[in-house]
Amino acid sequence: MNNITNIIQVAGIIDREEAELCLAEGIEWLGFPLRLPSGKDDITEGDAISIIKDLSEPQAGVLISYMIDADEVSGFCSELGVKAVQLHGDISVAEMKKLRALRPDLYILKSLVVKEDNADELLTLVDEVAEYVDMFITDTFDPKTGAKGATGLTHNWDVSAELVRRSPKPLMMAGGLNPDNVADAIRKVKPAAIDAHTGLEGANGRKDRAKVQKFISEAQKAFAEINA
Ligand SMILES: O=C(O)c1ccccc1N[C@@H]1O[C@H](COP(=O)(O)O)[C@@H](O)[C@H]1O
Repeated sequence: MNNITNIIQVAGIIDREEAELCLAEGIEWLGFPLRLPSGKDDITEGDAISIIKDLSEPQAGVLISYMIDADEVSGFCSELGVKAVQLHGDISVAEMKKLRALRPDLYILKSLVVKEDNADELLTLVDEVAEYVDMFITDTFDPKTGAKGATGLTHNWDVSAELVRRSPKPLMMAGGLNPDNVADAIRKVKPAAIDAHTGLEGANGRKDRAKVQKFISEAQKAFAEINA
């Protein structure tokens, strides 16, 4: 996984048509949430494997997972053929360390789920696990549903900006990003990468080409500004 600057990830790929739409528009990282605690994955593992095997660098398939056992994460990544994993669950520091030792080849993203009052906790987590990850990713907690991902909700961007300043590793910003707010988010938080799911969907629940196009152009404009 080379050249990770200003990566744009699209999460929640549900089929090949959606993956091809994103890739054709220039998206490089595709996120596949699988074996979710709800038991309701939007894509079969077989279909995800078939899409992932056709990706070539700098394209990458990213497993989005709530697994908290290093061996299990590693085994599932191998089955899927992914080179990157986004750890969204409450995995312990010990298991993070174990995963890093087990799979130095795997690009590991650790989520930082921003709540109303947990900024200090997240800053401590950054200090504790930074040496075992390649990148952090923010997300938003929805207190109404208890969901920690794909909420479509933004969070306090001051917290995200503080996490960027604190982290020795790059940070991907996610949580409620869409074509209309992504440029402001990048200018304010200065992340290394961004990611969106629900903000790119049309009324039919599928990724909307015009939204994906605008998201990319707005993001690229803002990345160019912060890198100038
Ligand atoms: O994408 C999903 O379906 C998903 C499911 C469970 C956990 C995380 C998930 N994706 C992550 O959700 C955020 C962004 O979502 P949104 O833009 O707010 O809808 C991002 O981290 C995705 O990678």
